[in-house]
Order: sequence, then C-alpha cells, then structure tokens
Amino acid sequence: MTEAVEYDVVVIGGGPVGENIVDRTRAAGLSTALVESELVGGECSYWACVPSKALLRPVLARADARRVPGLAGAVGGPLDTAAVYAHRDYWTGDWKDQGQIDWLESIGVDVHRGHGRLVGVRKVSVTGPDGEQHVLSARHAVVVATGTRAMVPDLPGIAGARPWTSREATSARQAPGRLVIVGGSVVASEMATAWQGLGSQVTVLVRGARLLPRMEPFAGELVAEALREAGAVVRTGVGVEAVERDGSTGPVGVVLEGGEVVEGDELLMATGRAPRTEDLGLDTVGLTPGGWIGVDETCRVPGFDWLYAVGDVNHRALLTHQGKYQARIAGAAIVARAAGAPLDTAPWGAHTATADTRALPQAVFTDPEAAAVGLTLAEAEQAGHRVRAVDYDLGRVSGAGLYADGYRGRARMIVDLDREVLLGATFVGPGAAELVHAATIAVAGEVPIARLWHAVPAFPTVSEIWLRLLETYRG
Ligand SMILES: Cc1cc2nc3c(=O)[nH]c(=O)nc-3n(C[C@H](O)[C@H](O)[C@H](O)COP(=O)(O)OP(=O)(O)OC[C@H]3O[C@@H](n4cnc5c(N)ncnc54)[C@H](O)[C@@H]3O)c2cc1C
Ligand SMILES: NC(=O)c1ccc[n+]([C@@H]2O[C@H](COP(=O)([O-])OP(=O)(O)OC[C@H]3O[C@@H](n4cnc5c(N)ncnc54)[C@H](O)[C@@H]3O)[C@@H](O)[C@H]2O)c1
Repeated sequence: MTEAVEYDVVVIGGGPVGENIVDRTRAAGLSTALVESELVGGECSYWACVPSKALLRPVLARADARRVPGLAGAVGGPLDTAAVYAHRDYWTGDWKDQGQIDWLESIGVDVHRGHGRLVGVRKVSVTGPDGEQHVLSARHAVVVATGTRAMVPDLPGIAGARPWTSREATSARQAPGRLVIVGGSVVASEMATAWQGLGSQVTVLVRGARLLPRMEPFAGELVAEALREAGAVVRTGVGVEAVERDGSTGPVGVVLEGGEVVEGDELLMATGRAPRTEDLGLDTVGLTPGGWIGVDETCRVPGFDWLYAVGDVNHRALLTHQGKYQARIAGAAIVARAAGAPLDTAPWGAHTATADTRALPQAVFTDPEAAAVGLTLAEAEQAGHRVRAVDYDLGRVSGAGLYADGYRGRARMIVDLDREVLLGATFVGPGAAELVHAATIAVAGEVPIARLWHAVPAFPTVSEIWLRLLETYRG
C-alpha cells in the first residue's frame, strides 16, 4: 500500500448528503476528497426520490386531470408507459454520473472511486474497482455519509423468491401483472400508487392498522381509500410468515399468518432501511459495525473530534432535504472548527441541526398527496405539550373546489396553547405537497398565531386552508 494522501476533509459516500458536505468544505477552501463505491448522486438520484417521482408525476397528473370538468374525457385512456419510463430514465441520467463527476471536478473535489473503510484514526482506505487499495488521511474531519440499503426481513423462502426492493421498484421497465407489496409506510404507499397507475394490479399487505403510520391517522386513511378506488387491494393488520416461489419466472406466493397465500407476479418488500455501516471499518475506531451512527447536534460522533456521520446513516431523519440540511450544518461546523472559530450551538444556531427534531417536513407523493411538518397530535401530547388540534375539510376551500371537482382532503394544525405557536401541521389532498413549506416556516420561525392572522392567503388558492384553520382556532 502506498503512503496516505492527505486532505483536510475526507467524505465517504457521494449521495446527496456527501455531495453537499464537499461543496461546503471546498467553498471554504478546505482540500476535500469524496469516496464513492457506486454512483455519485446516491440512492436518491438513481433508485429513490428522483425516479420514484418521475414515475409518479404522470400518474398523479392524470388523476388530477380526471377531476377537472371538461378535461376528464381527454385523459380517460391508459398512460403511454414507454414515455413514462423514458422520462424516468432521463431523470436518472440513464444511471450514469458523469455530470456529477464533472461538477465535482469543477469545484476542485477529488473523487476516489471505490469502497471506503476507516482504517484507524483520521484514515480511510479506498478499494478501487480493480481491487487496488490506497489510503487517504484527513487533517480535520472524516465524514461518513454512506446512507442506507433496503432492509428485507429474513422470512422463510425470501431469498429464493427474489423480491423487489426499492431499487427494482424504481428502475423496472415493465409493470408486473400483479404486484404484491409488503409494508405500509412511505415506499409502500408511493410505489402502490405508481404501479397501480402504470397498469399493475397492486395488493398492499400492511402489518399495522393503516398506511403512513408516522403521519396523522387521516393521511393513511385517505390514501388507502383512494388506492382502493383506483383498483388496488389494501389489507391492514396482516402479518407475513413466509414467501414461496418455484423457478425463475413463476408466480410468487406470500404466506400470511393463518396460512392464506396471496399470489403475485412480483413481490416488493417495502419494509424499511438498514444503515450501510457493516463493512466500514467502524471497529478500527471502537464503534460497532452494522449499526446506525449516533451523533450530536453538529452531526459529530460523540467521543471523537474528527468523525462525523451525516444523512440517513445517523438515523435522525431519512429524507434527502433533511440530510442536505445536516450537510450544511455539519459542513459549517467542520469549517469553523478547522479555523478555530467559535460555534453557535444554541437551538436554531448556525451549527446545530435543530430542525431535525422541531420542524422536519415530508411530502408523500400519493394520490392524494400527504405532507406534514413537526409534531402530530399524538407526538405533541406524548411530549407533554398542552395542545389543540385544529381540523378543516380541505374540500370546503374555494381554491380546492376550483382545483378539482369533488376535491377530497383534510388539514390539521397543532397549536401549542401555552405559546400560541404551531408545533406541527398536516395537509392531505391533491397538490397538498406544495402547502407544507408555509407550515415549515411557521413552525421553524415559531410565528405567533396573532401574526399568522396577518399572513393573508391569495384567493382562490388551496392555501386559503390557512385562513380557515386560523378562523376555526379563533372561533
Ligand atoms: C423509494 C424511495 C423514495 C424516496 N423518496 C424520497 C423523497 O421523495 N424525498 C426525500 O426527501 N427522501 C426520499 N427518500 C429517502 C432518500 O432517498 C434518502 O433520505 C437519501 O438518499 C439519503 O441520502 P444520503 O446521501 O444520506 O444517502 P444515499 O443517497 O444512500 O447515498 C449514500 C452513498 O454512499 C455510497 N456508499 C455507501 N457505502 C460506501 C462505502 N463504504 N464507500 C464508498 N461509498 C459508499 C453509496 O453508494 C451511495 O452513493 C426515498 C427513499 C426511497 C427508498
Ligand atoms: N416522499 C418521501 O419523502 C419518501 C418516499 C419514500 C421513502 N422515503 C423515506 O425512506 C425511508 C424508507 O421508507 P420505507 O417505507 O421503506 O420504510 P419505513 O421505515 O418508513 O417503513 C417500513 C414499514 O415496513 C413495515 N415492516 C417492517 N418489517 C415488516 C415485516 N416483516 N412485515 C410487514 N411489514 C413490515 C413497518 O411496520 C413499517 O411500516 C423512510 O424513512 C421514508 O421517510 C421518503
């Protein structure tokens, strides 16, 4: 092995989070290396956010158009699926990352293709595609941004059944005749919407009581109702015991608790994520391989002055936008520490990822869309806040009625009664994803209800929901 090449900062993992870290550290003049074992751009760009939304957009646009009088008749037919897949392929750059590499070169980041592993304090080995190894050392920081992989439960028969994970579900070039989905959270709900819309007969097997269990209960209920109306089967409270499949092309059988078998042509396991830390050399610095990497509010690993874990891998918030926010915070902290400058780690300070716990937004691209920020009613009560949930039927807002005939949706805001600020908000309805950022500003800014009263939504937009919620609260 050759002598270590020294940088100020070494980042392992070039997903959206790693890319944002290196952008920050380079902009501040720190020499920076990025180690990536697959494609720069990460899961999000090639097998998650981007291809899934490219598949979903035509499905949701068609559903919206079918609710517009005068337009419905023009969009009654099936989707041009070849064009949908081509559009998805375009957005993934045909699973090539040359554009990202060119950008990194243009900002002066050295990209090391290969598998990165810690090999002691401040040291990272890179095993290239040809098996050759070299070592990088970091003067100031090593950042782990290795993200997650799909977590598939170890059910009897699962390996032989060759189930889809989120990777196949976002990159497939043909709709299976029958798609069985195990799981009930975001991936299950979005992929059920996409593939039912693209022509599959979808069956969703939900272990819990409803879809989207981390959101207000009405979100999952409205999404399940719409999926059923679109022709999908959504079954709740069902456990899966085993999976069976004979041969390479035969149908797959999902054996439920009690013995019933649900048959499909493909099976998608949408059962959560596992951190990509099992082969990362964590043991060489006293950490446990395979686990999530816990961090402080600056995304630094407790007990280390040089090791950071940012994005999915720290398990604070498994979302691209939030990982990129952490990258901005951690990047600023690395730069400040390298310069010996003081850090602002007070809540909402420049070097603390406060929004992860206080104002975390998410938009789920189902039909209807479901978007939320901050705490749900149950979470707020559990945290000991004195709160009131204010609900309103989105379909009663003029802007919503004009947006779609028979608009169905619901909104809820959670008011902290002691401080009269919002702790959270949820919007479910066609186009509702675009409503959440206003709520994020209200929650992160701790804007008093009395001042929100002066934030007048334009007529006739769906945003008039804000006025209705505030009127309902004020009686
Ligand atoms: C189907 C699906 C849809 C999603 N949709 C959304 C969405 O709409 N909006 C949203 O906000 N979030 C969405 N997410 C979540 C989002 O994909 C993740 O939060 C995001 O990708 C996390 O970014 P990251 O950079 O932390 O990790 P990743 O994107 O996983 O990137 C990690 C990178 O590290 C590399 N790597 C791993 N180990 C090593 C190693 N040892 N050496 C070198 N390189 C390594 C990997 O190859 C990868 O490129 C979705 C997830 C899924 C599964
Ligand atoms: N639009 C978005 O923001 C978006 C879209 C997709 C994914 N994501 C993010 O990606 C992450 C992964 O999403 P996900 O839906 O895969 O995971 P998740 O962790 O949100 O949910 C996994 C679900 O699978 C169920 N499950 C686990 N084991 C099971 C088993 N053996 N049998 C039956 N059910 C089982 C769990 O009960 C849970 O509901 C999430 O954190 C999500 O926020 C975000």
